[in-house]
Amino acid sequence: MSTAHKNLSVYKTNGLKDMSSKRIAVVTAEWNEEVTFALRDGAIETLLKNGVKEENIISATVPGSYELSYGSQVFAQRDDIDAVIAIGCVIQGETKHNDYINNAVAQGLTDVSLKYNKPVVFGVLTPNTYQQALDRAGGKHGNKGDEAGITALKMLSISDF
Ligand SMILES: Nc1c(NC[C@H](O)[C@H](O)[C@H](O)CO)[nH]c(=O)[nH]c1=O
Ligand SMILES: CC(=O)[C@@H](O)COP(=O)(O)O
Repeated sequence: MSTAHKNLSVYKTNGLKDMSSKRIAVVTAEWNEEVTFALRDGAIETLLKNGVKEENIISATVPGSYELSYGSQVFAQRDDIDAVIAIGCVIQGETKHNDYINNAVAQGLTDVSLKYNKPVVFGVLTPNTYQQALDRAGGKHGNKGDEAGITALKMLSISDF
């Protein structure tokens, strides 16, 4: 189902465990910051709404989405971090650069998650246009950051991570 037929900010919370002790890092790319900071804010708001304490949310930035893999690893390797949310927006340009970034960050985040055995959420938009990005950062399709936030909590609820 494409995002056009699903609001990214509508989610179910049944089955969520107590999140009051969970510590979550949110790593945000600065490229397209009007979009990524809106995604970040949506993710953090969703964490707070669902029981994560403000003092247990660690927020950091990296220059671009390509750096999200390393930026996420910096936190994933820490014993006091239970999950990482990676936030970015890679907009298609004239060349294939966006494809290389998207592929690298998708694989990189997966590698970090499996290496450190904890959720690392792919909260990266890969739109064709800036408008598509805005539509998914609090626009008509909701906020991808909300989806990333609840995804982290659902992953922490499926077993005793
Ligand atoms: N064009 C976009 C980039 N490009 C920058 C890369 O992510 C990276 O920082 C650079 O290649 C140096 O390693 N990043 C985005 O997040 N979004 C873009 O649209
Ligand atoms: C995804 C990007 O890095 C993008 O801004 C590059 O644009 P272009 O492919 O036109 O150089």
